Amino acid sequence: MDIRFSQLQCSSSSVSLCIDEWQIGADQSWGVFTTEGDIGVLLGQLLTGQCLSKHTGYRGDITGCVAADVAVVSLLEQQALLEEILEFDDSESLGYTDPKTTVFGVIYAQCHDNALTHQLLQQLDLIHLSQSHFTHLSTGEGRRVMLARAVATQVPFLILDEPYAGLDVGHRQTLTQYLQDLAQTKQMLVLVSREEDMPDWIEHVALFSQGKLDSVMTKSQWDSHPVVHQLTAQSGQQSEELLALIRRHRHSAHFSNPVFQLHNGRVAYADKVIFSGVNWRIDNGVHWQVKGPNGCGKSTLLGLIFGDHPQCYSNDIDIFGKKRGSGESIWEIKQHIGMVSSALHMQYRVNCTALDVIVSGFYDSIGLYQKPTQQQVAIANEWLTILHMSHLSKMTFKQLEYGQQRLLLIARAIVKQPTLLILDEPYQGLDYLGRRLIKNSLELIAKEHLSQLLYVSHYQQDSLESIEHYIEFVQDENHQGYRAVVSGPCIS
Ligand SMILES: Nc1ncnc2c1ncn2[C@@H]1O[C@H](COP(=O)(O)OP(=O)(O)OP(=O)(O)O)[C@@H](O)[C@H]1O
Repeated sequence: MDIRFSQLQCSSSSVSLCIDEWQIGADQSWGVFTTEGDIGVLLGQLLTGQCLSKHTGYRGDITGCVAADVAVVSLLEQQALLEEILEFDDSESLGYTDPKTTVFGVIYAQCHDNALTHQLLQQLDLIHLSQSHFTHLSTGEGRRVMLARAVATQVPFLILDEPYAGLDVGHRQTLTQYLQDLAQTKQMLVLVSREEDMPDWIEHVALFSQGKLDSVMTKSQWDSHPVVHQLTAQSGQQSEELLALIRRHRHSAHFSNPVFQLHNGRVAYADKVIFSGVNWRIDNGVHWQVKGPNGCGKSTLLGLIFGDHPQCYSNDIDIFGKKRGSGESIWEIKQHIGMVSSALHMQYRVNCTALDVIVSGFYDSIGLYQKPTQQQVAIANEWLTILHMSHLSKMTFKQLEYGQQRLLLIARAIVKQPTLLILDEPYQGLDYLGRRLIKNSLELIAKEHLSQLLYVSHYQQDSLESIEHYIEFVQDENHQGYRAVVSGPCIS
């Protein structure tokens, strides 16, 4: 397709897109870097012809695009598919897995071709998961299925919005090679907000800022472009403002050691062992990073702490001075924990306003069901100001783009200054500036011990200086699952 945008202006309720002139030549694939603003969804809706129905429409021209020949892979699409399956699926209650909801079924539904489905399962390292229920997948596993599903449609043009988000190092490397091969037969727009995610094989780069096409360039021009250095400086000040807000409303409970302890932890589903023999003790003031490949059980382990994993009662756990299952209420535990994760993002399906999402952090609720105090509302409004989201305060959560939703959920987790702050891949869906802001802020929170961090990220670049303790899952030759290795100062 030879697509031309001319004098294009388009907006949804929360973001806008503006392109004076842009030509995506026939057979060209482009890298798209966005510094600020979530343009992937609008771009996808424009090119798949959904913009006229979902939004007020657009002004200007787009020529050369055949909407039916375009498929989109994005976090929002993944969330929509999960919701769709959860809504119509009775598998859990009927005690069997509906074939349409397995990894195989989800991909096969797009092509009705056994050979192609098997090929995609192979290429994207999904064979071992082919009979798994789509809603049970880990974040990285789900991302790979979404890509396989889009390729299975066999359309010639793909929009890949943050295709590397949630993938571990190994899968990011294989994906780069896979996309390079795919580019021989398909056109692609690969949208990234991390400079390191821009694939080397890309020849053309479009740079967007605040929804506007700023410039187009070759990949080698991009490699020496100063934008990333400029942005680094910009995000520093915002983080200081955020920290000042947190310091002003600081309050935290103190617990004696250990804050959390897991003895011989084990999680298994039917005959599939995820991990076993895990011993982990968290003492006051120590920040931890949880490491390991996609599917090793990082989120599962954090779910045992947070208390929303069904197997937390079959494990031997001490938390905040109580033995789990000793009659403590889940809310007693949760009031000391702030949580950000893809699972929580998925669960946050209520239609409350942006402001209420932040306030709901004071009550650990999904949605807001109590009348907040004036002080709580004032603090939440300060958060919105620092996040540059004040103008969106009355928008409902669902009206916002994925990255905006994610920023609110991060604010929701931090707002009550919890003892434990669990951040399970917190940056997913954030643009460059959003990610820098949150990372700088977490670094400062950790340094000043305003909360104790339990942190997961697959990117070396996301490492926080204040984290010196690691629990890493490694494959165990004796069991089928993983075991954990802990390391850090004073741990031998
Ligand atoms: N109900 C279930 N039945 C079977 N397997 C399950 C179920 N729930 C989760 N799993 C599997 O448990 C494994 C661990 O999932 P988890 O989300 O903890 O991984 P993770 O280490 O956080 O991965 P990622 O890096 O991709 O986020 C995955 O392979 C997932 O498919």
